[in-house]
Amino acid sequence: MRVLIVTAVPAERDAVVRGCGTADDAASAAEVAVPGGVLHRVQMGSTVDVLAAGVGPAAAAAATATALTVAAVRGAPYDLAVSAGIGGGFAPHAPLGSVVVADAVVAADLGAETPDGFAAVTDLGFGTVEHRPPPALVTAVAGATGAVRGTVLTVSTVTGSAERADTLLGRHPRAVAEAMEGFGVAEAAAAQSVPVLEVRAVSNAVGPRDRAAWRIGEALDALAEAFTRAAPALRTPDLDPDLDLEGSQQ
Ligand SMILES: O=C(O)c1cccc(C(=O)CC[C@H]2O[C@@H](n3cnc4c(=O)[nH]cnc43)[C@H](O)[C@@H]2O)c1
Repeated sequence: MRVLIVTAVPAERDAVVRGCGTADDAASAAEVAVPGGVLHRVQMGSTVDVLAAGVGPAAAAAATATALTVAAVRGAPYDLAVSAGIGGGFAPHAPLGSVVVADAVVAADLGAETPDGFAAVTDLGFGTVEHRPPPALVTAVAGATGAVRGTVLTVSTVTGSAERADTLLGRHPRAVAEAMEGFGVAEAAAAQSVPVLEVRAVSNAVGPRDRAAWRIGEALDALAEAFTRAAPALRTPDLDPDLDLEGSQQ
């Protein structure tokens, strides 16, 4: 089992590495250069490569595509791509410090404003706005981590008002969190038929901007703990006949 975990920033990468390995492993994770980035490699039964790709869906997609392609060309393709990091939680489902596992990874602002309101690109006849992680893997990881399960939105603009939060929830009633990279990772993974997962630890509430209320340190600790707990599910899905990783993407 080979897993690629893509974060936005190095602090998230280091939290995931810390969670996946022992403290010693985290300090000594092997570094493997790929074009445009450096993989931090942890061996935990599976090979887990963690990559800080930058903020936003474009940076996430570019780095994920590169890492997946390099691995495939080197003859050691990944079996799973994971978007991981901190995120905003929709109240009351995902409070500060909670962990969210996406059962749907949705591009929330990919579309057009029309006289009748927002139209998704799919309404315009293009592409896709949703990817579905393998349900059995979602169940296993959410169960192991005690995570909230639901739709995680990918946005290019962080929500900063109650009105915007309400608009997003009106369009996506199952949304439990928003972040900025999941759909980018999912698009790159889908292009190579690699299953995707998204795991977020909640650092702030989605709604009116309140920087004083962010809990980034707590969220990074929760992210590390989530990967410690998720490790068995990420180590052995190829041994579990119920974990069908194929064909769940749209
Ligand atoms: O300036 C602000 O008001 C603000 C509020 C929340 C987050 C930011 C960031 O620039 C962080 C972006 C970074 O972290 C993830 N993230 C964390 N919380 C959220 C959120 O509420 N909505 C979207 N993304 C969030 C995101 O995935 C980025 O990697 C600024």
